[in-house]
Amino acid sequence: MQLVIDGISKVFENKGRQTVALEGIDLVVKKEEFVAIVGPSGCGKSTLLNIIAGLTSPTAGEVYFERNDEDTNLPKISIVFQEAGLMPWRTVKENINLGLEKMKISGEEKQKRIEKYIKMVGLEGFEDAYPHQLSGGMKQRVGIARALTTKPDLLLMDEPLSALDAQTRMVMQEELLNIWNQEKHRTIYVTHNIEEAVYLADKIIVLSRRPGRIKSIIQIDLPKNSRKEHPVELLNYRETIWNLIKEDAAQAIKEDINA
Ligand SMILES: Nc1ncnc2c1ncn2[C@@H]1O[C@H](COP(=O)(O)OP(=O)(O)OP(=O)(O)O)[C@@H](O)[C@H]1O
Repeated sequence: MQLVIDGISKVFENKGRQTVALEGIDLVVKKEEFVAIVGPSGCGKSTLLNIIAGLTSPTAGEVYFERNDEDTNLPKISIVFQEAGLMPWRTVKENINLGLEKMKISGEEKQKRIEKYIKMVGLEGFEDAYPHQLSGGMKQRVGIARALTTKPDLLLMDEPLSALDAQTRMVMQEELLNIWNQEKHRTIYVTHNIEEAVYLADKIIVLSRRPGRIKSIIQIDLPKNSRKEHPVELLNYRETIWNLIKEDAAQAIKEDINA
């Protein structure tokens, strides 16, 4: 079952002014693929993710799963945003259970999944804590566990680590890679951070700005279980991607100053 993003365009209209946020985006994301979307500020990364999630409707094009006859269940999509969006009156365990509440699986299976993902994101011992008792990194771990418990066919992540301090972010990058190595979720990951994209992804989509078009697709040919052992190659990928983005990024800053 592959995810097909077919000819997506998005034009926003605001007080009679049109902004072409995205134009002609074609992309296929296979099972177990981790795709990162990078590009300068305002290139349409979040808009594209929201369209894939079904939260924003495209002006043209469509997003669908190409399914076989044996794929009888509707594909499940989970999303993680920059802020974990936890319910303050619910404990860690109860927040993680949120994603499972509507699923037709036994209470025992729900319990098993909650335990599994609490362990996977390193929150053992905090099952009964409330969000106000947790650090930013821990809250985001809860959000990630909640997204994973449903065993999604597609995991969407919009800057999931960007609200964290630099060290927590590095720790969490490693943890996300470890989680992917265990579960191999099909993931689409939006980030400003090129190093993060290169460290985590199989494939990086570089968007240009106004209109947001696919400027380049870079395949990261490094094993996912030993990325740290290839610092020079990681740096080279980073340079290649930054060279593709920097002109548009400088233009974005100028436009923001003049706005
Ligand atoms: N609701 C809206 N109405 C009008 N224009 C919008 C709206 N949402 C987004 N845009 C415009 O669409 C373009 C793409 O926005 P989007 O937020 O998707 O970019 P982004 O790459 O995620 O940006 P950033 O990196 O700054 O988060 C921008 O020019 C933005 O100003």
